[in-house]
Amino acid sequence: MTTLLSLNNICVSFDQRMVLDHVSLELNRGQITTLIGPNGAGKSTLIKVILGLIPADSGNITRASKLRIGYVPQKISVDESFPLSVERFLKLARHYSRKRLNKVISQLSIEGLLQRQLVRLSGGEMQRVLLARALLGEPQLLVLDEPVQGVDISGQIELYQLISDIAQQIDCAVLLVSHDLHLVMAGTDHVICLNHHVCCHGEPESVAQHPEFARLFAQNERQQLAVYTHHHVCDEHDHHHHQASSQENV
Ligand SMILES: Nc1ncnc2c1ncn2[C@@H]1O[C@H](COP(=O)(O)OP(=O)(O)OP(=O)(O)O)[C@@H](O)[C@H]1O
Repeated sequence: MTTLLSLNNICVSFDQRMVLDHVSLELNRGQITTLIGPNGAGKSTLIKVILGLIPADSGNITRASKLRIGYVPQKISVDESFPLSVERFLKLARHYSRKRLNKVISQLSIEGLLQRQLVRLSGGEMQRVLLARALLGEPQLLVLDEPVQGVDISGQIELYQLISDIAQQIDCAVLLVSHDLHLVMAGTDHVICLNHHVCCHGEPESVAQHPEFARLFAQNERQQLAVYTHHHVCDEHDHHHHQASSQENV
């Protein structure tokens, strides 16, 4: 198992309020990690630290040499009056080849969207386009911040499946952020439950049983979770049998 990025005791405070409190984690090639936590738990802040957009107040970050990270933001804002087709938007990416562009377009089945205006896309279409853009640079680590926002429930299942399929195809590490619990558990290897500190982590089923998790999330959400079980279907997939744990080292 190759560790692509590790955080060790990361702390971040805003206005003397600690938003990330000694957070440690590892992201490994071929593994899908889901970060869950309530609103304001520090998930987006953690993503920004991982992307190098904000510095940590203390702690260490180790990245694999020349690590290529693809990022799918929660959303992007484009002015309604700004004429920008999907094709032009994709071509704004800095490093890509024509061959790579064509491959990604076909992987995500967005051929039919290329001439459409970016601002007119539905939530699900937009997420596919943002995912395509993130994949253009052949990332070794794909980071997605709540990728299913604005997507209906069947679209969410489809999108999670697509992310999981692509991760297997390109053998990258995935870090997926969500505060939606019901669907993310299905395709993930490792769950980290964050509420400023790492409350618990491990395989989805064991995290779902953890008292810290139970305390953070309402009963009805946990019941919905029970409907979806871990179902990776790739024989070669390396399942890591972590037990849910409250330790800070993930
Ligand atoms: N640049 C900033 N300056 C001051 N406070 C900030 C800043 N960025 C985030 N915060 C605060 O830090 C806390 C964590 O925010 P963050 O966006 O990381 O949470 P989150 O878990 O992603 O939340 P959500 O699920 O609602 O998106 C919030 O209280 C937020 O207001």
